[in-house]
Amino acid sequence: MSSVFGKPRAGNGPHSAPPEVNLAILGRRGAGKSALTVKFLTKRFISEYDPNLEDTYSSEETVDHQPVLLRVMDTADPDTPRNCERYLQWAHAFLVVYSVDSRQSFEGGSRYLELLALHARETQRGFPAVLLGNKLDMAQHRQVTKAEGTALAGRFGCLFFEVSACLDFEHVQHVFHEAVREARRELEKSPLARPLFISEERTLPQQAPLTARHGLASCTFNTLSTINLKEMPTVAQAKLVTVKSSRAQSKRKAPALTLLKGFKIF
Ligand SMILES: Nc1nc2c(ncn2[C@@H]2O[C@H](COP(=O)(O)OP(=O)(O)OP(=O)(O)O)[C@@H](O)[C@H]2O)c(=O)[nH]1
Repeated sequence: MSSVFGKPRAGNGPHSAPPEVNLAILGRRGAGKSALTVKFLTKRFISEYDPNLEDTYSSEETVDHQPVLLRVMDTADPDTPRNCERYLQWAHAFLVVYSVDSRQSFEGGSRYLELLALHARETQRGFPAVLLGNKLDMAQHRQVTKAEGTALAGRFGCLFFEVSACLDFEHVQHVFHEAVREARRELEKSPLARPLFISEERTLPQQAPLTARHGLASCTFNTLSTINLKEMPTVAQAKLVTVKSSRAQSKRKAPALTLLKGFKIF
């Protein structure tokens, strides 16, 4: 693949890979963002998560024999993309997740890709993205064919995979590592695009019509010249949390169960 959102890629030199990659997981509610994130970080499938909590985890990975500190933001937009700048400014790459058994989540995924493409145009930067059809184990209830996923990814020039958060870890890991590779390629091209800063929330009035056309009225696309900047806070030690009794219960209030490779499981 030679381009992501219309920009050419440079080669993948072994010495220029960044030590850190920020990855945002996007998608409609219920697509499986949290389940995939936890599967990647712990190799475990945990079935219930509080849908209202957004967290960022970090994990030291080795991708293509190069170490990388991978930060994963498991986003929690309500029903549509909202206040998108928190991840648009932060992430080096995006995993856009939908569920193969939900047409609605596929359409949601498409809207996220539109959002990324729009932002890429606005900022003149590439935004590496991977489209991911999740819940492959539910293929008997498919509402979205593999061909549709392939076509959507092709439209936006991004990679495409189908996986299941509750099946094998290796497939899920492969997808996350592909996202790291995509981010590295993009960063090699334009190291200055690396989002060391995040903007304070401020809407630019002239951008409303563009985003509204895409049904993304609450997203703002600030450029570096028009925003106040503040340094990103460092990510705390990864916290993985589960809610077994009720989705409404706060994950953070659940009792701590165990420690696994530096990740606290509550
Ligand atoms: N069968 C199956 N169920 C899954 C899979 N991934 C997630 N689920 C289930 O789908 C539901 C939603 O998963 P989440 O990981 O909470 O989805 P999410 O995208 O984080 O959703 P929000 O937290 O609402 O934003 C949960 O009941 C999960 O157990 C999968 O691969 N297969």
